[in-house]
Amino acid sequence: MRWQVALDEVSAGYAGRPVLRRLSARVPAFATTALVGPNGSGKSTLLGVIAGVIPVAAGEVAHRTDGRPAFVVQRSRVADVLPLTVRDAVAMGRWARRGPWRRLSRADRQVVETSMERLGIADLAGRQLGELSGGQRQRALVAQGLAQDAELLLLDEPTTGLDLAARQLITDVLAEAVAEGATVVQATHDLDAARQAKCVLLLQEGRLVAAGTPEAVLTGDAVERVWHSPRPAGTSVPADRPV
Ligand SMILES: Nc1ncnc2c1ncn2[C@@H]1O[C@H](COP(=O)(O)OP(=O)(O)OP(=O)(O)O)[C@@H](O)[C@H]1O
Repeated sequence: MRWQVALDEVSAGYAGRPVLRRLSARVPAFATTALVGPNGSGKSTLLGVIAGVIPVAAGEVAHRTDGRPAFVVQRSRVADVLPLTVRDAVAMGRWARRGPWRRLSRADRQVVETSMERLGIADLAGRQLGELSGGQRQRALVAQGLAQDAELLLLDEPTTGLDLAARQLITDVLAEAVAEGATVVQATHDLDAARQAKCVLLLQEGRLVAAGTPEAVLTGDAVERVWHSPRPAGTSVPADRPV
């Protein structure tokens, strides 16, 4: 299996708060990987480490390619007060490639329009981001990520809070991106979406407790163990086979 990102014994967190603990994993290239686990298990932190925005305290993160990843954050963390139209916000995805002071080319503008169309928000292009519903805003942020044309697309809960049709749309768009040669990593609480991924990394309390295919990782037993029965502090959890 070719990997896009290799993490070896990675520890990382925030000032005075270690989160990830000696985490080793491979993210397969040209496929979708789902990061799953309970609230606070470290999914967003792991995405931030892969994106390079959270430094590692120990261990190593290697990328197969040099390109900058596209990182789509949770909608609640985006400042809605910025006076940006949807088109402006999606165009920011092109600036990430070109630098903010360069004029966008005709080809860039075409990518922006296509990204909005793929997410079904072309009719919202002139609306202010802050005036949109949560689901519309979320689609705009995914369109911004898509517009970056990055080899590695990282998304933090891209389908949380969306209706069924919007969830399926985003799942389909991400599958298309993979078919076109991208590698996608998404943190998600949506186990149905995780079951459609090629690889699942299951986190609990900052540790990788299982990794592999959805069938191997998301067993009834594992779901029960990780989500429904908090284990006493200090108890070790057996790791399933590494990716
Ligand atoms: N900016 C921060 N500063 C300090 N601690 C943080 C920060 N962000 C997250 N944490 C802590 O790090 C731990 C892991 O959080 P993280 O957001 O990575 O988990 P998560 O699995 O993505 O959770 P959720 O499913 O709730 O989004 C939590 O204990 C959280 O309180």
